[in-house]
Amino acid sequence: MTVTSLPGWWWPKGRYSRHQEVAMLVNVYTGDQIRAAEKPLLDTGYGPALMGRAAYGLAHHIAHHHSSARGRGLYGARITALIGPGNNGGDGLYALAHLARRGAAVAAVLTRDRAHPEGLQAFRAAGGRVVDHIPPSTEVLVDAVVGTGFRGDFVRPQVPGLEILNDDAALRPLVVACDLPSGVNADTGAAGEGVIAADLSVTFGGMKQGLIAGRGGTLSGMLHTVPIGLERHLPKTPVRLTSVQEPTNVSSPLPTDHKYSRGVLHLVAGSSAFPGAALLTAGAAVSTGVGMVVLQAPEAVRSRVISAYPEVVGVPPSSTPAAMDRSDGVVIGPGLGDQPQLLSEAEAVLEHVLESGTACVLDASGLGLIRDQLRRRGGLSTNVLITPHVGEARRIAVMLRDRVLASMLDSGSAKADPVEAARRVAGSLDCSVLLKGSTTVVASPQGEVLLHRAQAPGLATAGTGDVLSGILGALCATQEQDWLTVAAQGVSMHTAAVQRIDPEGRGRFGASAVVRAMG
Ligand SMILES: NC(=O)C1=CN([C@@H]2O[C@H](COP(=O)(O)OP(=O)(O)OC[C@H]3O[C@@H](n4cnc5c(N)ncnc54)[C@H](OP(=O)(O)O)[C@@H]3O)[C@@H](O)[C@H]2O)[C@@H](O)CC1
Ligand SMILES: Nc1ncnc2c1ncn2[C@@H]1O[C@H](COP(=O)(O)OP(=O)(O)O)[C@@H](O)[C@H]1O
Repeated sequence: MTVTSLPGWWWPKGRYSRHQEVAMLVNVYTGDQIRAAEKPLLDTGYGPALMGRAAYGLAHHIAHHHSSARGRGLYGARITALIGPGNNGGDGLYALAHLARRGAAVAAVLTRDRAHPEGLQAFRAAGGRVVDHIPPSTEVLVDAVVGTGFRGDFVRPQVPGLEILNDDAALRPLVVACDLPSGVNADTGAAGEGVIAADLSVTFGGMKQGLIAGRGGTLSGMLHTVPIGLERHLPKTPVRLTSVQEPTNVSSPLPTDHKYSRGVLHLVAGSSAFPGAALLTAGAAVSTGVGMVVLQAPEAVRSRVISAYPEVVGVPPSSTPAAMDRSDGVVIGPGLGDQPQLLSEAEAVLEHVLESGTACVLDASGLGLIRDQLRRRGGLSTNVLITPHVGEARRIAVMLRDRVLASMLDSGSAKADPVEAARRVAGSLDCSVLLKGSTTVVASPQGEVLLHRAQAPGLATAGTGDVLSGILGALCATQEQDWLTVAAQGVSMHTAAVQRIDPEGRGRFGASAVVRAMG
């Protein structure tokens, strides 16, 4: 059987050529799409075969990760599973039966008074024991309480011994989710408080949206997909996942290039309150190797930026759109603050962008300009990419007077659905949207979605969004690509820079270090 994996931290060594496709893209499905694909197979009696493949794949990954973590084989490994009453529990029982036959000491805690009958029989026949508590010596804990059949609220089973999850990292068992952590909504990633965070999720048939989006993305750990024969039955999906992969660098110049052919980026960034944002955005843009960076900002900001990056060309904030004649891309917003004069000058640039069709990234304070454009034009335009974090997206929901959108952006709510939220904003404003967070969701106005799971929580530090704006602006100035492609490249470069400075994920760096790591 083939088992495909999507490791959290991984990219090939070496550089990609200018023409190579940037990121490995994986199709992502909702739980309902997977269940619909299973249906014709279940209807024709293939259910046990699907479960057999799922269980074999689960056992394979448990064995592999146990031996990597412990540095020894499976013989004698103490593996315990929480088993629910449905097919998810059935997968867990069959997987433990495989592991028992390879010498592991396996135990199961049944969370209800019933369990998958054939799975239970196979488990017992292989020497598995049903117990009423989690043995303290457990090395691997398998969460097979509920999978895609999850409905309503999830309450963590009150099983004696489950406190071992609170142990120090070195003592804690490896937690493996069967298909997905129990209680995570397979479609949206919404999850209540009781969900057990997994180190590893082994999912069946296809990558599920709920494992990547929203809270689900922070609870699922490393991801593996086990193909179980659904491929032919899966629909074409508009949702794709990028893996963290060093992308094409924009700066591989051709012998015939000159500075204007390599892209001119116009930045409207920085104010007396936030000069650093302009430094970070300009620094990131310069590091990509874009042909020229022009900064439209107050004199004090320009001189600070130019003393750090003498290659940046400064123009005053009152510049007319003629200053943008050669611009191939524009970024409006990082560090602009709330000074009315600067905002009205930024508004003039946005007007020009909307008239001319120049590619534009609208970020931070620039997002406040949407309110006026809603009044004037009813939205933005497809040449614009907006890059809100969740708080900024909530403010956009208020501008749109869209309560449903606001509830989708509430990460604590069962209605949380960042993928649908990004799509909704993109559709309402007729622009592309990059919704920032631990998983970045990029949506086009046509409803295509790209997910990027950075697995770099160290990025949660002030200024890294400004760095991303600089990267995205440079990329859009350099190439004729759709926003989804530009965003895939941009977020991959952002994360790859973090990986270079912080391979261990310790998070001891600031946004300036991300810029330096891009050079
Ligand atoms: N279909 C196939 O052949 C294949 C399916 N596959 C596997 O099956 C999984 C789907 O199986 P499924 O449809 O049986 O649902 P499942 O996830 O076990 O949950 C249903 C059970 O959970 C319970 N439950 C519900 N809500 C709950 C809650 N809030 N809190 C607690 N419990 C709750 C509910 O119990 P009830 O409330 O009805 O008593 C019900 O009995 C899928 O994720 C994959 O692992 C693979 O083997 C490939 C082949
Ligand atoms: N927990 C996290 N894990 C991974 N990436 C994160 C996390 N939190 C934030 N990020 C990323 O860090 C960046 C922060 O951007 P933003 O909030 O706009 O910062 P700022 O406005 O201070 O520059 C975004 O790219 C976002 O996706």
